[in-house]
Amino acid sequence: MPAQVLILYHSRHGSVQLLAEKIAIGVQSAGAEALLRTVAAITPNPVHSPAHPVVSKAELIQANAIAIGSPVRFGQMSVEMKYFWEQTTDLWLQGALIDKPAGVFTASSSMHGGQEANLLGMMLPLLHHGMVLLGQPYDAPALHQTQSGGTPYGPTHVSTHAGSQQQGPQLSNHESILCLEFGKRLARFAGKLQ
Ligand SMILES: Cc1cc2nc3c(=O)[nH]c(=O)nc-3n(C[C@H](O)[C@H](O)[C@H](O)COP(=O)(O)O)c2cc1C
Repeated sequence: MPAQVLILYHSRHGSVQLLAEKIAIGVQSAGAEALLRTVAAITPNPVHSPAHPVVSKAELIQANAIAIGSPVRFGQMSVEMKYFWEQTTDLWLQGALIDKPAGVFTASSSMHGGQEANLLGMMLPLLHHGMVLLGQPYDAPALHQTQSGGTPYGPTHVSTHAGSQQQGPQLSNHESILCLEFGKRLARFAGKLQ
């Protein structure tokens, strides 16, 4: 049975969803199964209707690796993603997520608007759950060359770069490559630790 990588995201305007979908392609290209899921909306007027179902706890337990993505909100993860993790105390008590490989990804409207802070912040609940964190190694040339998103802590997108401003959310070539590489890495570790 192929290893399964759960890609769990929150996205209001589609940028983080786009990252999630590109990471999923990387996961699949490495022979693993990608499960795209979102978290429940808790604000009264969610602008964007995500294309994927809300995750279940069974899916979280079943996954061999997990990637989580949220937009930068004042330098932190969105309240929707935070709210989701605050409902996982039962899984924490059971140790249900211990030793799962995991990673993080994000989008922000400005280049220095808190991507790294948010990525590091999103790692914290994963560490509390005992997961094993994967970043993005510098052997990917795109990490040296990117003029927009892409960090050693995980894939990112800057949503106000030229292409995105004109045509809605659109990843740069380097952002895209880094998502694919990250997906492949998650799949490799998911398979190894399956
Ligand atoms: C309440 C709120 C806070 C935000 N805070 C930041 C921020 O601190 N830094 C930043 O660069 N962008 C910030 N943004 C912009 C979003 O991070 C950006 O538009 C992102 O691409 C949205 O992702 P999405 O398209 O997946 O919803 C904020 C947006 C909102 C609504």
